Amino acid sequence: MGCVLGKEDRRSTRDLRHSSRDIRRSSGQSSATVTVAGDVSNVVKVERDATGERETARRHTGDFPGPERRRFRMENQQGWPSWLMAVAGDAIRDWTPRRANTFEKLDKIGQGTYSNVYKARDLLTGKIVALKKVRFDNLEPESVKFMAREILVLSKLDHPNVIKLEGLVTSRMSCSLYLVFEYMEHDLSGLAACQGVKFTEPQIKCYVQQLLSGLEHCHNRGVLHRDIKGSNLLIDNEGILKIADFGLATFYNPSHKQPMTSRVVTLWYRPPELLLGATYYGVGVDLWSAGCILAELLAGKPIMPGRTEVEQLHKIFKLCGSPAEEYWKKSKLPNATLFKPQQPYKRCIAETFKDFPSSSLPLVETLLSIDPDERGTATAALNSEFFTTEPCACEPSSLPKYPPSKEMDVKLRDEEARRQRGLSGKTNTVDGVRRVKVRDRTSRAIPAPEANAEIQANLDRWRVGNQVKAKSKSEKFPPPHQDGAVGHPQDASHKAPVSFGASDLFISSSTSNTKPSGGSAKSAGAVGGTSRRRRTNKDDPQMAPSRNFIRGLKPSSIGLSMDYLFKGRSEVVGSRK
Ligand SMILES: Nc1ncnc2c1ncn2[C@@H]1O[C@H](COP(=O)(O)OP(=O)(O)OP(=O)(O)O)[C@@H](O)[C@H]1O
Repeated sequence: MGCVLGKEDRRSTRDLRHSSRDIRRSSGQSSATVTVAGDVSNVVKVERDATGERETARRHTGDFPGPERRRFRMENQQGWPSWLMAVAGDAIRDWTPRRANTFEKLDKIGQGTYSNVYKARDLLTGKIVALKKVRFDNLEPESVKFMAREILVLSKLDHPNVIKLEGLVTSRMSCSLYLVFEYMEHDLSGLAACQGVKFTEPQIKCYVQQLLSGLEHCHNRGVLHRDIKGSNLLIDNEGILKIADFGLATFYNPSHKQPMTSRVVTLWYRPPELLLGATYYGVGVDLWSAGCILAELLAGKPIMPGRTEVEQLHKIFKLCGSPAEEYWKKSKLPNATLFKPQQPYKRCIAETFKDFPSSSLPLVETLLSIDPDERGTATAALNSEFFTTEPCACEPSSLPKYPPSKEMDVKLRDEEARRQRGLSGKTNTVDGVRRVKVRDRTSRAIPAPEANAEIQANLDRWRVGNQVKAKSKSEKFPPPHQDGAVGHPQDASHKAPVSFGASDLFISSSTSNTKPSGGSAKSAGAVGGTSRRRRTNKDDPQMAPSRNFIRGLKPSSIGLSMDYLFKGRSEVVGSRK
């Protein structure tokens, strides 16, 4: 069993970080040492170097009796397993690991692309926590890097509307790592999907205000979340919303822009610039997602549930209008040629959402601007008339108490209901076509698995058939090591021109079925065993199909269903019933 030091040690280290900051603020001296932790076995001293730039936290071993001191030294050296230090040293250096056996696992409460999440009891404090177990399948570098990035980012954030990383637990035996979080009973998508739950305007304002406050904090600290969606907005029984899942987050510096991957954000919440392949972007990506969530809460269902990137962009243009000619020229986005529609679309947000409270429309319009620069900032959104017009946001504590309603709870409840109805194991089919329950389809964000997987599969076949040199290049997404925002060169494949017109795709026809897809970073290649399978055509220049090639294919063979494209066209985005 790995690890070592108990909760008190970790807490001490955290405390001392705060305390040393306080010292710097208040004393203005060039160096300081102070004892911060109370109990004798955990006395810790904070030392600050002469410049005040660096804070160092050291356990004051002098206060320990001999054997204790020896134990501490040994544990301190061996606190982290070497395999973990080797792969994520920077991220975990500031943390002291907890022993896995100081937690009692209660239930599995969630499953993500690279993790399982458990409800657990902290046996030292009795507190209920969430343990996010990162799966290091064969030490898959992506899982490790997502985890390392999440830890690094979370240690820079401290806000009531951002989930707090409370500790790390490791076990040398199982080669796994747990992130310890405060336990949150609900998530927004689970709540919204609950039968009978219909949020009032003050409640929606309360949630969105908290979301924007959390985002404002992230952005002010130079962090882009890059996966804002309902299931990543956790809510506790006091009505406090916290932004969670920073596995796709990145640091960015607006005055020193670096290229970043565009393969981020779950499809339904992904802004047009990312769908068009932008590699220079900023806070606008999170604000777009926030706009989708605001409109979703007001409409009572997701507003743009696309199943492929093509369909997603089509839905965006249909609602928000296609960009003006100057935008296409100015943006120089890699996929502009691919997705530029032949006919311009007129913006129709106001008509589509005519039943929304009038004070919400300017904010929806702003956040869903095609041009990211027009989306403003989280601070500006918080100052918008939506929040100053009556009825105002309610107090979080006045929000109703809901039964457990995470996506997983909803899934389990649905399964149970199906079982009760004796339908378990049977597929609900009509004419051989699987009918998706409306609630399944409309109320849950599909975590963007393989974008255009069908196209990909057929392109693969085509490549083999044409003996194209098929040097497999899996879409390793945001391969953090290739994400410029974390100081590495960005995947150059995004810069490759793609030469077929989406407008062609919009008017081709087919009857083939398509699956919801989307291909965000994590889903496209994070977890062992899946990354090699998940690729998208536009990420590999070798696989960029020519216009003639696409035209030459039977529509069904490229997996694009005009059926749904047309359906998408006539589909009303909808307003709250
Ligand atoms: N602190 C928490 N308290 C309660 N439940 C949580 C907590 N953190 C995560 N969960 C649950 O676990 C699920 C998966 O967690 P998370 O999104 O962080 O994992 P992930 O592997 O990054 O997932 P994804 O692939 O969806 O991005 C969440 O949707 C949520 O339901």
